[in-house]
Amino acid sequence: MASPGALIRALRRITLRSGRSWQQVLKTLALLLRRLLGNPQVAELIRFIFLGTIVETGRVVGAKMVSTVNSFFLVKASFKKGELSYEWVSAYIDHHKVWNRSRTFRVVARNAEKMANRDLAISAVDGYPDAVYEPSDSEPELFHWRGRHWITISKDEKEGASSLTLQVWSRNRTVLDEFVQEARTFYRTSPQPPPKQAFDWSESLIVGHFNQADFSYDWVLDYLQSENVMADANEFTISTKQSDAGWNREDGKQLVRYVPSTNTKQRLRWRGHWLQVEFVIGYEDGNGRTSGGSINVLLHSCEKAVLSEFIEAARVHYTHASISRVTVHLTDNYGSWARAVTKNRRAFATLILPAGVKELLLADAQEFLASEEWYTFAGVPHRRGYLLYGEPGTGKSSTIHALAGELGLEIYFISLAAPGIDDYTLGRLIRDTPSRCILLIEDIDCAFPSREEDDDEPLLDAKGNPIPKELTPPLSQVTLAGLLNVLDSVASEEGRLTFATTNHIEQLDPALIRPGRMDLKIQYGLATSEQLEQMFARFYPYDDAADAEHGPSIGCYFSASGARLSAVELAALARAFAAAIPPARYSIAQLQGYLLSRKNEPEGALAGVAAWVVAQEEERREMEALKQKRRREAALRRVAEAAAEREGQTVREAASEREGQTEREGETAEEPSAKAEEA
Ligand SMILES: Nc1ncnc2c1ncn2[C@@H]1O[C@H](COP(=O)(O)OP(=O)(O)OP(=O)(O)O)[C@@H](O)[C@H]1O
Repeated sequence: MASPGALIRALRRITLRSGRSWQQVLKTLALLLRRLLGNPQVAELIRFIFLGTIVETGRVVGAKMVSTVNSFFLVKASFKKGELSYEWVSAYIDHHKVWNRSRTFRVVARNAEKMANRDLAISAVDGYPDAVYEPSDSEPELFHWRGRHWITISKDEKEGASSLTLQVWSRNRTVLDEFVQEARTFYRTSPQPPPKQAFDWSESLIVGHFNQADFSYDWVLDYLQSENVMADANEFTISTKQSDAGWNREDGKQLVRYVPSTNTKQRLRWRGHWLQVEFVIGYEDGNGRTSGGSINVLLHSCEKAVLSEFIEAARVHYTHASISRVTVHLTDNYGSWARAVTKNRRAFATLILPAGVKELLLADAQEFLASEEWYTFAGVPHRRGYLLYGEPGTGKSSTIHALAGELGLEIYFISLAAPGIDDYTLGRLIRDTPSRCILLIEDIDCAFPSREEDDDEPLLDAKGNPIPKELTPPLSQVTLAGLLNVLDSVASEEGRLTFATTNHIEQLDPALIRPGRMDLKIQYGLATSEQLEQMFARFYPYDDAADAEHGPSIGCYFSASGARLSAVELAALARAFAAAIPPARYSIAQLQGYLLSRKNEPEGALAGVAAWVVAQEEERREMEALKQKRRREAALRRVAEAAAEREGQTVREAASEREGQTEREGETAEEPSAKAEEA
């Protein structure tokens, strides 16, 4: 703004230039202004500007006053989707049917049965999805809460993100506090399942990840199945594999199972808490086993104690359920424990072994497990090794499985020749097993083959040609030193029973089977007469209570004449059966194969056994001849190789001899000329 001095100076300059006095200039300006104001359009414009200024000032002052009043009487809170608090308020206002008066909806197709507020659905109960009204970005709704408080609720959806805004008409925050608290309690105790969470709520809720490589995975899987957690699921994978976890388990005869689709979220109410369970599928290794999977359990709680309680419940359930089963843990191709398989427990009584063997083994293992304190006291490592050796099919593996069932222990099975198992992974696998279990190393000799056997039976390629030894892959990456190390390690001292089986004890390094590593060695032989008789009696028992009306059944067999065979007659047949077979010539597995073909005919089994023996002997001769032939071929091959090697050597020697001679002749030819040069 120009100062009065400057104005006077400007007027003076104008008067000087125009040659008029400044009063005359002022007069002219006043005249000009009057003429302008006299123009109605200019006057209208000036009035408009004046009025606009007044209205704008009024609006700003009014808004300021409203916000000041609001801040006195309105409490505002917003809830963003993805936050647990959004779910509380959302579920609570759904329950109070706040949106029922809404006039803007999004119509979707859902199962109305699963809705909290059925008023927003046109329920048809015809097995087809219902039309459901979902409040969309709508006008605010007034909620008269508890009949005392007015709450304005609005739903906003911007760029895919939803939020709820609450405005509580109140002087202070107390009403909002009460509202949020009530919504929270309602949500927590509601029988309505919470919506499936796709958000990371690990900051507000407890999330437990159970990895397939860990044993807790099996506990949780088993437990969740027993709780039928997946009953509420909408997405299934249909499986005909009876080993798959899923619905229809109760009825073992069902052909298909509904397996929860992987990466879907299932909900379950557990001891007053909601759980969300997600099954994450692993990847399948070359052997058809899966690994790398997990079960993620999201607990609607933030107390770690609830998770511990859940895990403990799963563990107890698993242990209890496995009383009638034996669990065998297997390794994957990467040297980790993969998912376990369970087998029905085999009764110890079904083992047919020479008198006293079963009792000795069971008593020894029981005594070992019961005397942990003594081992600590005596400073002796609390571990025990058993070596079961002998002919194939004589019951070594069966004994270990039956013993595991009897002692209530799980089996951790390691094959030293399996891919991915080396000294390092072997040590890790053993460290990862729990204390008090059976560690089973089957066919321990396969890992360290003897040299002679190698020479006798070379590996053949697809065309039947022998594979050169340097190209033959080693049977195991585990070294003897590595295995001994692991057997002696502290990890093996946790009350573990180590069982090793072999068909060739003579091929084992004495260091491997010395006491301290293998404390009890039991030989399994081919069936003795006594065992043969017992076996016959096991296949054809006599049961007085069995109903003879419906033909042969367990404990009830008939003779060729149609009369029921008595206990005495069956015993006589058993003796005759044993007498018809040369003792210590066949394994129980071989005889089992024969008897299985005559399940209900004890007399037929006896009648056919002589022919079976003849056929077995014939087969044995053929096998022996084949073996001899391969040995001869291997020997001839070695002779031929040696001859070729010798011939090659002779040729090389002759060539080098010729070379030497040529050189010598060259030297003698050069000599005279050299002498001539000298002269
Ligand atoms: N002593 C036995 N008592 C009862 N059943 C037996 C006995 N021996 C073998 N069998 C039966 O024969 C089959 C094979 O037995 P098992 O696998 O235990 O033999 P193995 O000695 O471990 O053989 P391999 O050395 O080849 O592993 C099983 O079905 C088992 O029921």
